[in-house]
Amino acid sequence: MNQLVLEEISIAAPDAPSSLISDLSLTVAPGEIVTIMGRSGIGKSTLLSFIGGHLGRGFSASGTVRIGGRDITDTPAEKRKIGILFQDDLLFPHLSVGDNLAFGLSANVKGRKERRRCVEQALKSAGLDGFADRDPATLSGGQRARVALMRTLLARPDALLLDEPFSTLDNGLREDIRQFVFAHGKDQRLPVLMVTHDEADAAAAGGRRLLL
Ligand SMILES: Nc1ncnc2c1ncn2[C@@H]1O[C@H](COP(=O)(O)OP(=O)(O)OP(=O)(O)O)[C@@H](O)[C@H]1O
Repeated sequence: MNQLVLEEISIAAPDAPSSLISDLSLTVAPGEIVTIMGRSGIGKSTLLSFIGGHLGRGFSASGTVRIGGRDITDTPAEKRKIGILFQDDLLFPHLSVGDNLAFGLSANVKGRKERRRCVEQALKSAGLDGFADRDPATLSGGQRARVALMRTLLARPDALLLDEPFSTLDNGLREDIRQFVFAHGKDQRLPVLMVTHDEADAAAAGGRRLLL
């Protein structure tokens, strides 16, 4: 069971007199969405960076991060199996939609045919059947957001971190993409941590909230 466990996490910004995050402990169950809120600059994105293994230079941190019992605190980012989705997640402009997805695909999926099959299946479940050869520049914002999510999920992450992933989408679309992301998180039994400023995002997630 992949639960995400944070144990006594403290993080200090470069040259800052006090910690941004002090002694934070939290367990996120498989399929659970925990929403992180708090004023601008409080350290929400920094916390996600730390969990993902991308803490900025000069920051210092202590504490332990576990996924499914595995201590990943010192594991390099690319081996953590944590999917991260940002606001304005960019697709590679020089690759087709299909190749963008193939890029995300776990190295465990071997063989050209099998990789192609996975990409096509992902496009289908994103409602983008037949989009494999499209140039990302020709997609709408919502289509791009769905491709970005599928690319993240194809890496078969053990947990999902969302950093205001819906904030650039307009209202109608936002609701659709939100449901799409949450449904995939729940289906795949991923622990999900979502940073947002938007009350509607938190309400839609429906789970626990952490106010920093
Ligand atoms: N490279 C850096 N050097 C020094 N301080 C930094 C650096 N990057 C971020 N910070 C500081 O760390 C603090 C936390 O930033 P962070 O981006 O985590 O905040 P946040 O809660 O996500 O804010 P927002 O809601 O505005 O996105 C901020 O005060 C920011 O100024």
